[in-house]
Amino acid sequence: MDENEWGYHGEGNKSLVVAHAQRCVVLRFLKFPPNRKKTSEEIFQHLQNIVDFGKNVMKEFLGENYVHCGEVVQLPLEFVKQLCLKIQSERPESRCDKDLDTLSGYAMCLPNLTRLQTYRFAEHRPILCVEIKPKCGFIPFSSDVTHEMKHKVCRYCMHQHLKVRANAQLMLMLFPFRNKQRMHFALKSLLQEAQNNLKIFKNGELIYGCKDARSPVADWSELAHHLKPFFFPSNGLASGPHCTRAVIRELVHVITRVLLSGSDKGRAGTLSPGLGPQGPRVCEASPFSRSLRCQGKNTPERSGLPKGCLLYKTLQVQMLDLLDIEGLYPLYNRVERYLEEFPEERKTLQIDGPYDEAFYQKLLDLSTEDDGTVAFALTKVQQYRVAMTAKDCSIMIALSPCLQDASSDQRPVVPSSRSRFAFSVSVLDLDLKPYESIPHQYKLDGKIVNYYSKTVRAKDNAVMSTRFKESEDCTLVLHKV
Ligand SMILES: O=P(O)(O)O[C@@H]1[C@@H](OP(=O)(O)O)[C@H](OP(=O)(O)O)[C@H](O)[C@H](OP(=O)(O)O)[C@H]1OP(=O)(O)O
Ligand SMILES: Nc1ncnc2c1ncn2[C@@H]1O[C@H](COP(=O)(O)OP(=O)(O)OP(=O)(O)O)[C@@H](O)[C@H]1O
Repeated sequence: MDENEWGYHGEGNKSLVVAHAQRCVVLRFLKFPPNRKKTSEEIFQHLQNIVDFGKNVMKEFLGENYVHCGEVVQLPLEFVKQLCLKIQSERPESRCDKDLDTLSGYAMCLPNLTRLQTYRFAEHRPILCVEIKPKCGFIPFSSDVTHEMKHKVCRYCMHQHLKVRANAQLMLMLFPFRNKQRMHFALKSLLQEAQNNLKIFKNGELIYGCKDARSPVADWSELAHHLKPFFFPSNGLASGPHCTRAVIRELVHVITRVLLSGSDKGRAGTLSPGLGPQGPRVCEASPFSRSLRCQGKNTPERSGLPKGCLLYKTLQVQMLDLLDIEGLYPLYNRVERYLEEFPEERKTLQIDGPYDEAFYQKLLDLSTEDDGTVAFALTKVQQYRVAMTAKDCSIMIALSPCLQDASSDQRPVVPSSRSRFAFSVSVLDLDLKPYESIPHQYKLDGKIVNYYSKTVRAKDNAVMSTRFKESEDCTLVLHKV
């Protein structure tokens, strides 16, 4: 292992990824706050749980082709130490509150999903890859929700205000509900304010989107310059705003088509009948024109999303959150009380794994009739954790231009107006959310809604009343005296 063959690729809140310069693989390391070290065994088990969860649960729900579980590998400690030193200067400052685990020597080895899916072999054709973190695709429908606002405005929009982030565009609109224009609108908004919800890679290198969630977004004309050879390979489309718009439009159309494509079988179909019987499908904070919104109920079946597509399947898994955190929290407390009395049962209840076939089978029980048992509470808790995982995953779309009539090695092909692309779609960051995060989620939920209700709505009301006053003043002036 030579650290010089690996380069910094990216990181999130819990892991850091390095990519091999020639081969199509990445290493994904865990990160921890400086004072919270874990033993090597704990780290190995944590990583093995991630792999098992991907294999036994997410592959089943989302489909074989979309999920790449990778494997746990043991690396020479000296290599990891040198690698850590080598990449440190490339890490965004805002992510440096946590350190890469250099002590255990364990990491996950995965295919580099910014390349087309050929795993070990690097493609020599140019490759474009778009990574989207779609977040939650529905508004809670649970009768346990006590804050009326949660039925009107989606969590993502409300949370943006608490995080003081610029972009309150709707991720909900990525789930199109028979309306491709909503999807185009959402993708364009994402391209304007990428935050950490969108990244674009060219030949494996990040060219657009934030390395650092706090840094400003890049420039569209620069992006169009990178994309032009992909979308307008053989014509001399002039540069300038017209070209930029044309290129961005092509990109948005291709991504929409890819997101709506797919025939991968997954067992998520078994979830559908019980899920999402009610619920609004629009968020009132949406900047999207009201006239283009679609009325009706919010279910994966009625979403207009094709059943084989990854967004449909992701939405189904997200909807395992049947009760909302408000309905879930008392059930979590029931499990907690049981564990206080019988701590040795934690293993039998599979709170920390193993995430095996038995764990998966229990997730398929969608009944919401509470019989007062710990078993019922536990099933809902585990379903909630899985749903939260699906609400925080990312989708990678890799596109490689192919000749007009050439076959694409049996990969699916998407046309744009002047070219064609072989493509692959994958999901990443499918680490099961920890049981311990539930109390935090409960508190955070209350905080998000209260903050939004108090500040944003109050501000809106103030603006409305000022406008009202202004119009009253105006009326006064116009009156004949
Ligand atoms: O709570 P959210 O919706 O802000 O999601 C968190 C993400 O924020 P963002 O996507 O930027 O809004 C957050 O992403 P960033 O660190 O902001 O890139 C994490 O993914 C976090 O998950 P975890 O705690 O690392 O397991 C995510 O936390 P949970 O999914 O556990 O809530
Ligand atoms: N298999 C992969 N191939 C290519 N790039 C990857 C792969 N896995 C992760 N990445 C890149 O590394 C980034 C960080 O990875 P990941 O999302 O798994 O981190 P995380 O810490 O778990 O995220 P979060 O903050 O959401 O918890 C991703 O956004 C993606 O750009």
